[in-house]
Amino acid sequence: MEIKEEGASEEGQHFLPTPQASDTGDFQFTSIQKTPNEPQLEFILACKDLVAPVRDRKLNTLVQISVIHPAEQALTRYSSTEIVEGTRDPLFLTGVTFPSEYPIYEETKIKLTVYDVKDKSHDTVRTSVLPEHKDPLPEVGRSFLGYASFKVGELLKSKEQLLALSLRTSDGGKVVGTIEVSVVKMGEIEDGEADHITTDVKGQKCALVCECTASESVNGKDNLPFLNAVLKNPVCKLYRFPTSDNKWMRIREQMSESILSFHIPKELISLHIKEDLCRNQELKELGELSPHWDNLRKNVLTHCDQMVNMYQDILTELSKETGSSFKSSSSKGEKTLEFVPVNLHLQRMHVHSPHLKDALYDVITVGAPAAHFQGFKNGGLRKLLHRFEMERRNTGYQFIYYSPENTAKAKEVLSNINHLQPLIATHADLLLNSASQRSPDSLKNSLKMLSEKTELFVHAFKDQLVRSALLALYTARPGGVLKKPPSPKNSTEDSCPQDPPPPVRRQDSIPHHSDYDEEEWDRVWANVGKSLNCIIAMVDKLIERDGGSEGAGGGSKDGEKDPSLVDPIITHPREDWYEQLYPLILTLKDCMGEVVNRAKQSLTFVLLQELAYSLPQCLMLTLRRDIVFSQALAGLVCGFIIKLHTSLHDPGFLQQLHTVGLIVQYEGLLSTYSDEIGMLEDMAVGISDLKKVAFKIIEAKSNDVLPVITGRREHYVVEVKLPARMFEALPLQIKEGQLLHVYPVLFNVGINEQQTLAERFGDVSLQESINQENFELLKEYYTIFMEKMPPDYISHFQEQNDLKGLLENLHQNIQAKKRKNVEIMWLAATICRKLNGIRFTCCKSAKDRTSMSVTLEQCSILRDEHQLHKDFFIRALDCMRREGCRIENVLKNVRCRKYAFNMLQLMAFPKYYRPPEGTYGKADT
Ligand SMILES: O=P(O)(O)O[C@H]1[C@H](O)[C@@H](O)[C@H](O)[C@H](O)[C@@H]1OP(=O)(O)O
Repeated sequence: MEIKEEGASEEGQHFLPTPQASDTGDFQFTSIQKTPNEPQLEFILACKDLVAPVRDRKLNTLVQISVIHPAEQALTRYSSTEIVEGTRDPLFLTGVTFPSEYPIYEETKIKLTVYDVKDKSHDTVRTSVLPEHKDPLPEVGRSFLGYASFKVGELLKSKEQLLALSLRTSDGGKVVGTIEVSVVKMGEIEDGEADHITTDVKGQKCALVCECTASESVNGKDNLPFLNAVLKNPVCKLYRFPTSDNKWMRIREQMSESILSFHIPKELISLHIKEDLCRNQELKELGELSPHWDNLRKNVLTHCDQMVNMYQDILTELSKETGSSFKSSSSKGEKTLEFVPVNLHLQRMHVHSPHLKDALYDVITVGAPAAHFQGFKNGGLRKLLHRFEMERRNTGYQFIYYSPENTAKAKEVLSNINHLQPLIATHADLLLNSASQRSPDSLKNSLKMLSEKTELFVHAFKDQLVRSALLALYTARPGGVLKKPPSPKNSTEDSCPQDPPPPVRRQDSIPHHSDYDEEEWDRVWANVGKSLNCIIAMVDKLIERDGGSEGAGGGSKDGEKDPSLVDPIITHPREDWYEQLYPLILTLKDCMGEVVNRAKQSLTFVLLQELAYSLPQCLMLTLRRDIVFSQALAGLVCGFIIKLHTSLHDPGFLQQLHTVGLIVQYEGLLSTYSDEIGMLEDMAVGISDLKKVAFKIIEAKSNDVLPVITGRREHYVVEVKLPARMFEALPLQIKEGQLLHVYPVLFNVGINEQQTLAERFGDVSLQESINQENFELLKEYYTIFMEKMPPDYISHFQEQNDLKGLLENLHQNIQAKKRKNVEIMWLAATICRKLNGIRFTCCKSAKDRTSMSVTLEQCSILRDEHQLHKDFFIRALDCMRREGCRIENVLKNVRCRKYAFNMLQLMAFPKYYRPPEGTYGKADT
């Protein structure tokens, strides 16, 4: 077949999804034998005796790899190697990998084209996106040297799976050197039975060793199909780097999107709609109010209804995006995609090095959670919320001030009531059912459940807030006159002087009323407990009279019984159990109904106060916080699921998960200048809000493995599903549904030219306080970790890791207030990895600065943990930045293979954060 380059499609690995990939029409092709979920084919390249077009010219070469699918004639550019400078015998560190889902067959033809790069800074045009059906642009900055091609089957069947092919000029005539293609056979060759190709890398002899111990699963390969349900469109790259003892290590880089990018926001918006509809209904059911409050309520309802409509519209729009798994950086300002995180990816590095265990390093990369559509003119959440609270505290007369804690408490109690009331009613009916069957055991069990839930219910109202809210509502009813304007008064825990308060310390302004009978509530509330006691006493009696010797187990704790309710028990021996219990259950339900009614109304009145003050502003802040939280949550759930799947076989991890919880560390690269200040302020709140999230692992009952979220704004539970086989292997505590907590921490270090301006002329205090606050949180986590993990685990852990030293070092670096102190990020990330945590890296778009940072982190890990040869550190970094997953990330975001930096900007960057020449430049982002 003649090789013809037809409108060279975009270089990159955005191959067809599996169903299409195997659709080869009428043709029958030979599949490559493969290990499930392993790449189908991986090879590495080296050239020998290349002939320079001009005598004595030093060659700087790269190989471009293209694929010709057997059913087509067209050539698809697939990937490139890095540029190897100054040699006629280049040995390339960037290899080629075809992941399991790629449509490749023995008949597939691979074309290798060797170029001589004369000007690296111009060597990027080749990969800019071309309009469809247009000829490729001329190759600027490079010249063609020669090409060779082979069929995949030929390579696989060749002796030692190695081909040495002649490189020819475009007319197929002159031989200009040789190219060696060698299959990477990691995991197949037994230890010692190494396949050695001796070659010269910058004067060093390296043995291409494919020796490895049995390919031990580091990623729990069995879990992969399940993980693949949430990860999409993987991009895979392969490298080989020399170790300090001159052996090769193999590095696989993988980057995948996640459908959780859209799934989580949709789940969350549905929850918000439910929560807000319920609150609006409760506001409507608040009963009669005096004209002032009634007008306020009407106003609030109008706005809140509009808000719900808006959330519904956003949900409708998002629901149209079925199957989407990626929001590009260029869409970050789109209104309908506001809740969706920007450029969310799993960035994974799989290291296979001689003598060491295989290792996986995951970082979730995502744009800083921020409300781009709303803008940053007035700052971000951290500032806006603070300002809002201050103003609310210091104004008001028209409304009553409740602290954010009390408002949150009101929401919590309301949610508990809504949850417990129907539950108690169900248990009460079950008790009656047991009574009608006259079954003592079942009666005891039902009573136990009823008692437990009722106790929880009674407990929920213990708070002083309900009391003060009842009084406030009383005064807001028609005729309930406020004798004086609401004066600052505390709830139980907020005690502060009455008259006059310092402006910023104004506490809850809860009114008093002399005619109000405060004890009435106590009576109503206590009646629930009393009626439960009557039921317990009755059950005891019934069982006793039936001949049972034991009590009913749920007996009254304090022996207190309301005589008026208990008397009938004594006078009617051995009657029908149902008949005896029925009136008592009715009384319990009535008493409960009364409590619920009063408490709901009073607490809804508390919520009305928050909304009543500066209405549109309050709703806009809620919206902004919801947007930022949604982006942060999507990333967190993605990170949690990946961490869970990759660590399922690690008992230490599972124990840590349910006894301590997980640290989630965010590296921020935002500058504290201009708009990015607002982004950082949004991000700081969004990440801190993740504390409100707990995870629960449940058994998947169907093929639908997507996580489910329950809860409300102050508290969410994310249910993560695992197939029965995996679920069974979990510790009991997790299987029993114990909530698993996360501890989010954020460390930010601005690195770009804007940060230079902030440092010279602006203010870096935001970054400093975030780092200081989060250091305290990290330290707290470490303390809990040390306290809660078993002593033998801790002693082993301490032998391996000097966490104390690392924390101390981090602390000193934060205190040092050095400019662009990137050591902070490295230390925080190292601590997170050692603590088995979830790693995140974020900048505005998670595209350029993030790419520099994750590639640096990967190479630093290779150096520190896998003995990467020190002379190859920069080369490895350049390979990853030039041809690795992250340049593909840039491409998929802005349709241009260039990091959006210019020379001037890069001069301000810390040294190791600068990409190689030719990979950056002006890109229209
Ligand atoms: O991925 P980022 O680093 O946030 O991308 C920045 C880039 O750092 C900067 O140099 C460039 O001028 C753009 O502002 C990039 O952000 P975009 O969101 O425009 O891609």
